[in-house]
Amino acid sequence: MQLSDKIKQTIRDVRDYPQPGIVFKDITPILSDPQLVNEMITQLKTDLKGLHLDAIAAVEARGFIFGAILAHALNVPFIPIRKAGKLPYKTIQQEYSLEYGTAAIEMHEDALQPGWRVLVHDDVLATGGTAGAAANLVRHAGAELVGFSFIINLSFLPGELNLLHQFGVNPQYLVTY
Ligand SMILES: O=P(O)(O)OC[C@H]1O[C@H](OP(=O)(O)OP(=O)(O)O)[C@H](O)[C@@H]1O
Ligand SMILES: Nc1ncnc2[nH]cnc12
Repeated sequence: MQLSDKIKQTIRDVRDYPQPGIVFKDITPILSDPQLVNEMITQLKTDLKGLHLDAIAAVEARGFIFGAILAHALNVPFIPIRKAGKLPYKTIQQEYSLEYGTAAIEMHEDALQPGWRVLVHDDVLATGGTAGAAANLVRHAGAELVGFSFIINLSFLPGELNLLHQFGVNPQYLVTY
């Protein structure tokens, strides 16, 4: 069976969470399957090989899971981007809207070195609001945004087009709905 089919078989749809009308893609069953996680990391490493990354920035909370495993696997720094108020040192901040609300995220002001080639990783690409805000933080820090990677793309929402238009970078993902 293809990896994308295995992933889709394992993801659980939760209707009307966190709001009526949203079909929530729950990745926790994937995390209970270490063999599948291994295969996904192997695939992501292959997909990202040509980017010559200096760091991976990922968004709290679900983006941390594969973002951290991937950064470790590629032997590059992991840069946490957190919801506002959670990081202890001086931060830069970006507000954004997502499929079900608005929020603000932050990154430590010294987390990235100017000129670093940085990938933004998250679990789900929906409207692209979260990943776009993370990409803005990367650019404000003087680093180069060279890619977006996701586990899931929700293609009935405009996230992929939004990111391509705003940043000139084609998002990569393992499965699409
Ligand atoms: O493309 P968008 O419309 O921005 O939506 C995608 C974002 O929504 C979810 O995060 P959420 O804010 O629910 O946080 P969590 O990871 O802490 O659950 C998901 O993990 C992405 O970060
Ligand atoms: N439908 C969805 N499922 C899981 N995470 C999401 N983030 C934004 N939309 C989502």
